[in-house]
Amino acid sequence: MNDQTMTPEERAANLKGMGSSRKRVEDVRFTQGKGNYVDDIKLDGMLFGAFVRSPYAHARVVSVNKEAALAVPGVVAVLTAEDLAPLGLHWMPTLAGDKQMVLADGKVLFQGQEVAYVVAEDRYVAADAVELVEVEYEELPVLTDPFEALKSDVVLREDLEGQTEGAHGPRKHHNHIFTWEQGDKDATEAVLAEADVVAEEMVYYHRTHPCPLETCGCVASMDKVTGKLTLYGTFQAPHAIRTVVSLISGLAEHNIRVISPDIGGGFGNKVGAYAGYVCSVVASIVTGKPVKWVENRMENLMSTAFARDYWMQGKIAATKDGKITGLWCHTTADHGGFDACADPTKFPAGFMNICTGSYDIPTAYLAVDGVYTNKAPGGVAYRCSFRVTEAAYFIERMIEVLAIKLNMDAAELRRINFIKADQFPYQSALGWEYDSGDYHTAWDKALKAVDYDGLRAEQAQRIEDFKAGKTRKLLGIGLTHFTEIVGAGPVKNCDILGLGMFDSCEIRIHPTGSAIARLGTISQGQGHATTFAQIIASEIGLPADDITLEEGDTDTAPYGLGTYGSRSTPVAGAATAMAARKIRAKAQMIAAYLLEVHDDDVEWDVDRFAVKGAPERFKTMKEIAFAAYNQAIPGLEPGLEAVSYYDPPNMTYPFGAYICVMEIDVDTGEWEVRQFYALDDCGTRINPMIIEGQVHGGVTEALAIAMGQEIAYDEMGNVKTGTLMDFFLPTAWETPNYTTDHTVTPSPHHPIGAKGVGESPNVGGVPAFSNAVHDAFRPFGLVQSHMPHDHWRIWKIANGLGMHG
Ligand code: PCD
Ligand SMILES: [Cu+]
Repeated sequence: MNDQTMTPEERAANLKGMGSSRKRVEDVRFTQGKGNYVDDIKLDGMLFGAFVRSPYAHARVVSVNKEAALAVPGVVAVLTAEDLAPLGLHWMPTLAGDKQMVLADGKVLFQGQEVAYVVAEDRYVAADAVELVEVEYEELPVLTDPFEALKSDVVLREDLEGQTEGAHGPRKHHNHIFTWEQGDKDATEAVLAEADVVAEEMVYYHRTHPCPLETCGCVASMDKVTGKLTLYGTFQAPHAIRTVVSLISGLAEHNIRVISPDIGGGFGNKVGAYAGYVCSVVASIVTGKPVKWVENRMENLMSTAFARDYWMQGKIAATKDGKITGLWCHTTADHGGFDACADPTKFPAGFMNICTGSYDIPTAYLAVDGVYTNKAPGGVAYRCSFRVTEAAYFIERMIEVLAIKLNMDAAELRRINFIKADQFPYQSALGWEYDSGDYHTAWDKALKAVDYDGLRAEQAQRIEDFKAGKTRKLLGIGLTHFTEIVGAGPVKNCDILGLGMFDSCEIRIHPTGSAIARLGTISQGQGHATTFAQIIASEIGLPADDITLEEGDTDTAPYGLGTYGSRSTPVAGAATAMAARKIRAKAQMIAAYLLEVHDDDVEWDVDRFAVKGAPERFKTMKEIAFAAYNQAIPGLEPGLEAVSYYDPPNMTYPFGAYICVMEIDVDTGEWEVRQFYALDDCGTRINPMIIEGQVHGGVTEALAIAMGQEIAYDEMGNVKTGTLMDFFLPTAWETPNYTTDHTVTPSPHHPIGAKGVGESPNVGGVPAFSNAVHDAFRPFGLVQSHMPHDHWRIWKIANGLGMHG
């Protein structure tokens, strides 16, 4: 068959464009061990850097003695804060408007904090020398509880002493960072005072960590001859890193080239800047040699960005029939020793104000207090946009708690409070405009798919049997309907360090009709090389297989804010479609010229422009591409390329309905997920297979978080979960089977109607698992208990309810 005889549908299928489950093109490399990660980069004369870290969570650093370390053959340098101070690099700005020590300056504030940086000829020598650096500490009282920290006389941040204004307004106490308020406090309190029913609960979302398979690292290479610094690293935002490095080092931005090579998972962990980057750059400038720094697993878990640690006190008000009238939330946010949260500047608690969820709640109020403690800094998304999983967990727990209070079925309570399809665009009480949604359709589809009524009947029977002594296993049905907010973001209200959160795509069509596209984002496993080529294929009619995609090199890619917060599809995906449309507009003029008709007399048909009313007269995109390079077309420049910088008018609001069916053994606390159903609506679907993979990965991380994963500290501030022996990372053994499903409610403002999906499964998954545990014990009186629901904690619930005899 050729172009003449194929139907439009056949021609479209050939393109492998949007909607096609095209196989991931990047996997050919990865499955053959041909990936190129930071640790694969080996440069001539490369040195290695390693950190001396504090064993104490809070201590004064009395002295650092480098002598023994420097005497080890192969050790090139040992850097301390004193060495960095003359360069002004012993502290660095954080993404949240705070500053953070690069190397301990007088004291340490968390276990694992960087104290000195050893540079040596190889990694082993560096590790040996780390052991020989003698640091004298004087222990200080440790604060690991944010509520205690707000009452304590102990001043954690002596550098801020007496400073009553922070980056986000007044500070109430020397360990207080900010208060962030949204919504109407007085109106909400009035609604609570008059309500038929008010449910109140403390919902804790524990501290955890993204723990990507590849830890964080970089290679800094300063070429003293050209004056050019090349910085390879595991960066989720390479351009932002380039700008930050330029601003803090004083090197001109055009002399810095940042390259994110292949990344082995990011999950938010690789958004911010770490001491290792600064020290490696300094060491390379000082020694004139490339310097590599790669964390080990313990360092990654102990010192790089944590996630969550939100104590959310909630009150939810409703009428007797279950119509929600108001929501109140006060959150105490444990930020650790420095405020290094990765959120857009104006949102110190991220998009936590999406906590009214999928429900039409007329009145609401949210306040968040950020607090310093002796824990590692961070506060990254870990697969949930900015504090969206916290918000979704909060509201989905509050709904369950309210259902208990009303003695109502939790599925029905949700249904009567959903925002209705005809209410979109919907203005929420806490300030967001939800772009589109159809929650009732998704919910009914989900309940039907799992036979919800049948499950409840089975559960009722199980309770009978349990009471009759016939079984020791309970059945829990965990429900969740979540609304995400992704795609930061409109430049008017979203920036990071003053950089507006637009994104970009540049497409260059080659004469023979193939192309290269470059984006300001960076894949960490999401499959951008596969999916973004699909958008271009559908927009301009060239096969996806003929389109190369490149990200992560700031010397070639257009400026963009990177990949996190599921923003690539909503923002860079939109830029991709817009750039492609610019190309198509020029192609239309070329086609009209070639076909000797007016521009308006040709129309687009899958992969070609055809003369209106005469479809047999056409020019394919391939022909047009060639013409762009070999014909002198009056009034048109040669070539065929375009760039788009896209500032989205709004965020996108993906949503979903998740249901988890869990069996729980009351005697051992063991759990087993019998069924997990995930319905996602991410608007127009680019690649259904990749979406399914994203959902599998995200729900597995949700399972980890809800059922065991935790960064736990003892009272001394020691990290108790610094290895994968203690930090739960699910394997194929623990991971259940998932059933995925979807509805499609396109985003009205996105050029192709797509919303993000990468984070949704974590946002929806965590409450689904947790609600399943709670639901199993609901008939026996459980209202609220804290995650992670490991076997021990579940056993304790059963024990506390008197179920052990
Ligand atoms: N509608 C639609 C949407 C989407 N998609 C697809 O899917 C994916 C995803 O997307 P999104 O949602 O847009 O996202 P992004 O931006 O791209 O990414 C990001 C995300 O992503 C996720 N996923 C993943 N995967 C992998 N493999 N790895 C990784 O690392 C990761 N990470 C995670 C996270 S965490 Mo953050 O950072 O926390 O904030 S955020 C995040 C891509 O490929 C795309 O294209 C499709 O197809 N369709
Ligand atoms: Cu988050």
